[in-house]
Parts: sequence; C-alpha cells; structure tokens
Amino acid sequence: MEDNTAMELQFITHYTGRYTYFDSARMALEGGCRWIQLRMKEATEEEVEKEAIRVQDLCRQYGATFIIDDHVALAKKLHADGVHLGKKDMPIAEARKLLGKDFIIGGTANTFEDVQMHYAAGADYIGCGPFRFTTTKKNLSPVLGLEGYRNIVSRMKETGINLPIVAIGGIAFEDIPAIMQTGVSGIALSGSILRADDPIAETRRIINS
Ligand SMILES: Cc1ncc(COP(=O)(O)OP(=O)(O)O)c(N)n1
Ligand SMILES: Cc1ncsc1CCOP(=O)(O)O
Ligand SMILES: [Mg+2]
Repeated sequence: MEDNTAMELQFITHYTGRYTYFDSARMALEGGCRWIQLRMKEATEEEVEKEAIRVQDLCRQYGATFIIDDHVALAKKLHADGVHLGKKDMPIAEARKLLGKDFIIGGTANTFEDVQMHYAAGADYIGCGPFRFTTTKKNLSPVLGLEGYRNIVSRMKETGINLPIVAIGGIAFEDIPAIMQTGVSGIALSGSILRADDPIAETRRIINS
C-alpha cells in the first residue's frame, strides 16, 4: 500500500434505518474520506454484490480505496481494492493465495499475538480493537483503551513488525488525538459518523482535525 494518507480515516458501513449503505458511503466520501469498507453483516451474498458494485463505482469516482468485509471471492470477482478478514473469516494466507499480491488484505487484531500472526500471513494492515465498547459489532473482543494500543505499538517496534495499525471500535471525534498519539496509523469509524446530525460535516471535521 503506497498511500498512507488514505488510510488515516476508514469509514465502515453499518445497517441503520436512516441511510442505505450506498448513501452512508456517499456521505463519508463527500466529507473527504478516501477509504470505504463495505460491511453488510446481515445481508445475503446477492445483496452484498449488488451494493458492492454501486459503492465501488462511487469510490472510483472519488478516487477512494474500496474494501469489502469478509467476502474474498466477491472482492476478487469485482476487482475491489481489497478485503478485510477477522478471526472467523478465511485465513489471511489462504486469501493471499487466492487474491495475489495486488489486493489489500486487512486483518483484525485484539492482541500483539494476533498482529504477529497476521504479519506472518501477509496482511497489509491491521484493524485493531475495540478501543471501547460498541454496539456496531457483536461478540466484541476485550476493550483495548489507549494503553492497549501503546502496548501493541511498542511490542511491534521491539520486534521490527512494520504494519499500519488502524484503531477501531467505539471511537468518537474527541478520542482521535489521544489514539493517534499512541502511534497507530489511522482510525476506522462507523457509528460516530452515522449517528451525527450531519454525517458529511462530521466526516469533514474529522478529516480536518
Ligand atoms: C478496519 C477493520 N478492523 C476490524 C474489523 C472487524 O472485522 P471482523 O473481526 O472480521 O468482524 P466483522 O467486521 O466481520 O464483524 C473490520 N471489519 N474492519
Ligand atoms: C467492525 C468492528 N470491529 C471492531 S469494532 C467494529 C465496529 C466499529 O464501529 P463503531 O465505530 O460504530 O464502533
Ligand atoms: Mg469478518
């Protein structure tokens, strides 16, 4: 991955009664976010594919990176920029074999050992969390807080693991400076943007902070 600025804010879609997945991605893009992850947990494969085609086209118009959560075969079929995989998803090494080196593969970590494992398997970045409790994801891993990120970042330095770490989970605008101070590379947000009165303005506020 060459452009680390694109990584600083990732917007993750989430079902709300208020906006479609497409509209939520559009608002984040309009607010200046250049990294969208399409995450549709309760949807069928067909629904994900239909929405992915539209969101991918929109991301292309904005020059944004387009990542699909969980669905490796779909990412390959649509030539998405990449895929994000957690512990219950396809193993990263297997996804790398299927996708080759040109796709971005992100992996979820809650501990330094998770980071080590994803690094060895060939991940391009780590989604590390949760920072605090969130209702956006079920079966959350233990909350990391600032100390958790400091610890993981320092152990990565000690062991020479150089991978972008993206903090995720329950993060609000006010948390961002302190989280970035821990040495992580970026932030992934869903709820704080989707719950804002004006998601475009909220994205812009975050991008300009
Ligand atoms: C950037 C980022 N980090 C973590 C996750 C969580 O992925 P996963 O553990 O597979 O859980 P689901 O998102 O599939 O519920 C993510 N999606 N993005
Ligand atoms: C996908 C995911 N993985 C860990 S927390 C989370 C959801 C983050 O969403 P929010 O910003 O709404 O807490
Ligand atoms: Mg997953």
